[in-house]
Amino acid sequence: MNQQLYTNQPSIAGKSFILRLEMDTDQVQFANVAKVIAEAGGDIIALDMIQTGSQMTVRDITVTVTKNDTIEQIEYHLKSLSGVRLLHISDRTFLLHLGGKVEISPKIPIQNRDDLSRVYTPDVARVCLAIQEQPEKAHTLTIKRNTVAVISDGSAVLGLGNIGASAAMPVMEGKALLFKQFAGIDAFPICLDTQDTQQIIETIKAMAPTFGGINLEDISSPRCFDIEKRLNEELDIPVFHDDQHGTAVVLLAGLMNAMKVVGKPLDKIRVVVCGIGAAGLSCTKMLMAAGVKNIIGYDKAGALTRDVQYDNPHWQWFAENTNPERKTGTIGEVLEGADVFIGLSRGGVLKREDVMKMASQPVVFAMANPDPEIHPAEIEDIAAVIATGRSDYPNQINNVLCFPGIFRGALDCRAETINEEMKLAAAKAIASVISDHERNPGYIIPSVFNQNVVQAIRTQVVDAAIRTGVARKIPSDFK
Ligand SMILES: NC(=O)C1=CN([C@@H]2O[C@H](COP(=O)(O)OP(=O)(O)OC[C@H]3O[C@@H](n4cnc5c(N)ncnc54)[C@H](O)[C@@H]3O)[C@@H](O)[C@H]2O)C=CC1
Ligand SMILES: CC(=O)C(=O)O
Ligand SMILES: [Mg+2]
Repeated sequence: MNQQLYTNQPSIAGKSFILRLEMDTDQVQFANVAKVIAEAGGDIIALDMIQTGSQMTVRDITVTVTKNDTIEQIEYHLKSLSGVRLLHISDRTFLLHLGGKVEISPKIPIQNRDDLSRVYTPDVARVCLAIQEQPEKAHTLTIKRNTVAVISDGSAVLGLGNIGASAAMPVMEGKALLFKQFAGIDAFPICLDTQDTQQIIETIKAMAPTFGGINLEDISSPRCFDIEKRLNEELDIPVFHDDQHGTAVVLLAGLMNAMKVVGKPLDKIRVVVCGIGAAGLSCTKMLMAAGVKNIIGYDKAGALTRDVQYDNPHWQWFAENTNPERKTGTIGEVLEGADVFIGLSRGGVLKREDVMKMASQPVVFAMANPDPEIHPAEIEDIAAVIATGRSDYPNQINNVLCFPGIFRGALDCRAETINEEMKLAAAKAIASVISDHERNPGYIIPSVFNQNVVQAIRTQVVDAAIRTGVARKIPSDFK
């Protein structure tokens, strides 16, 4: 059991603030300020002197808090302390987002007219014409070689729902940053101000010549299925809906390792998937392809069963191909005797008493972001393995473990698509990063900072692409 992994909960781990304070040193000492902050539940992690005078000092105090109202408490108590003036409070997360998280920087310095003539007119024209004559040269002579578009319409952003294009940008910028940091891939965050399927398809097709791949992100189901299918049919570059396939790849990797921890074979387990949207459907298909036989889907309409007709054709497919025992009822009822819970729905939908009904050694993957279906602290004494999608807990099952490596592989072999074999290869690669002696309930999936992850995925993905005939180039290390 995961004893003591999730102490101090419920938490908003990682939330930290910088308090700028002016202090009259005749009236108050720093110790008084520190006491107020500590008593309100704040943890001082850094201190910077900004200005100092004979009677007055200005300091920046960086404080982390673990409860939602702590910062208001600190503010209230500091304001009532004589000799202290609270100049401002900055949320460090917002500070990090000022002006966005990515930028474009030139690769070539332009120092004189000769340089200018080469990178721009007149010489650039020769390069343009070379591409006109042989379009595949765009892959070598433009940013297409190493550039992916991260595209959303803002309709299903994390578990926040339809928050619109502008509000989706911080997530897309974050994904772009991760592409670059983990796989050296240049990624453009693009949010489209339309949720019309046809318009999204046309817009992406129109911008495709710039990119070596398209990473669709946070587009709600069932629209996302048509959009991805059409684009994959009509474009000759990989189109990959990250919430479907990235998530499925990482989930399978985590589940393979979790089942080794609890000693249950994949083909014998009963799995309940809660939230049959983009991620839930794709994860289920991947689990079925990996040999899981007994899966029950649960959404707002209850357990999906073949005894009901659904308007949503994807739910209809799901109902016809899963739930062999035709289970119905509440989430607690369908979880009775289940080995694994997979949450891809919304925060807080699972209760401790539901988990208590599961089979021995229950495995709970509560993957909704930012708030999981159940907080790990609530079940750490009864669940054998717990995973979430968040960066601040152990066992992070998040598509960030997949998309940098899978696109690195796809771009390096100029794959025309990312097929099932490549996804399965990626899942196995991720799982294999953890050795038999390392694997334990708190370590079923490697950290995103594990430098072996991207390399392991890339190698296996290129190999699978070559094997299945979708690679248009053999990377030099494969020759
Ligand atoms: N950890 C990870 O890597 C990833 C996590 N997610 C998370 O999974 C969730 C779903 O994402 P998408 O599939 O992209 O969204 P989606 O909008 O396509 O699907 C969400 C599904 O959850 C269902 N749902 C909502 N409330 C429910 C409830 N109370 N009980 C049962 N079902 C409910 C909806 O009806 C819908 O079918 C989000 O919270 C998202 O953050 C998604 C992708 C990756
Ligand atoms: C991780 C991710 O892509 C999501 O929660 O939507
Ligand atoms: Mg997403």
